[in-house]
Amino acid sequence: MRCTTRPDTAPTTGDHRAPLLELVDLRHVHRPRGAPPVRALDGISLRLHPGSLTAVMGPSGSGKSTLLHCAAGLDTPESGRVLLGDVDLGSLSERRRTLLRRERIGIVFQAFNLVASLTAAQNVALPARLARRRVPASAVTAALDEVGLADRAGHRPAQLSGGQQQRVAIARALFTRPGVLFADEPTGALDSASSAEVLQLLRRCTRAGGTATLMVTHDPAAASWADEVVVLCDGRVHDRFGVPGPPGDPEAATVIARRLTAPGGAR
Ligand SMILES: Nc1ncnc2c1ncn2[C@@H]1O[C@H](COP(=O)(O)OP(=O)(O)OP(=O)(O)O)[C@@H](O)[C@H]1O
Repeated sequence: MRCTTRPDTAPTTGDHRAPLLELVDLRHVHRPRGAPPVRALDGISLRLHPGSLTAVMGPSGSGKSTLLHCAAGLDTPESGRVLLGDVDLGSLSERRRTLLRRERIGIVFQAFNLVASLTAAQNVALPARLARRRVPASAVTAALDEVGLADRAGHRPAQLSGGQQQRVAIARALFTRPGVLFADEPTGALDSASSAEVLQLLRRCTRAGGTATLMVTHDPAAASWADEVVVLCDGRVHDRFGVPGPPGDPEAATVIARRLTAPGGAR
């Protein structure tokens, strides 16, 4: 897809606090075996500040997942830097990067990714247990309480609705107070009522914990809960704007959808 970069791609709000996550000129090429290479990221720079919820949007193939994977340290970009506070992920060994990721980065996926055989409480505690940390039962109860599910601690994923499973996944992702949270289409598998609950929770946790949250979404209604929308096209930041109105405002969703489809927009 050819995209014309909008003239006003500068961030709409200046935030002079130190960012929790900074992406500097990220470039990445996928090199599948037996097929031509594909440039997925073509020079992306972003700063995520404490307490901010950023929606990343853009057409299919624009680089959203690749960006999330590189920013979360799941993939290594070909060039550019991913700075978690003042630590450059690229300067770490694989082992140290994994350890740092466990402590400082939370990830929520579209498909929840809970372990079916474990209870909600066991799912929440799992990453901390894998990191060989002591996990007090009271901390797990408090984490489930934060997402409104303290009374479901003993339930397995199949005994919970999709929205409840995603809330458990959010409790799990935030259990170590990670600083940076990535959400990959967190409401893609939910109906609109459950989506609104999950997005309200994401926003509340982002604010309350001073977390920097980056959410990939195709859905303007989901993006209307964010502070800012970053639109990718052809692996670049094509547009960037603050979300108008109160969180989750249907009018804002309309404005976002219009901006994506306007002439020169990303769709
Ligand atoms: N493993 C891979 N091997 C080869 N090419 C890939 C691979 N993963 C992604 N790509 C290509 O890189 C580009 C960016 O893909 P990416 O999945 O990041 O886009 P996206 O915006 O997340 O798309 P979607 O909205 O469809 O999930 C696309 O052209 C895609 O085909």
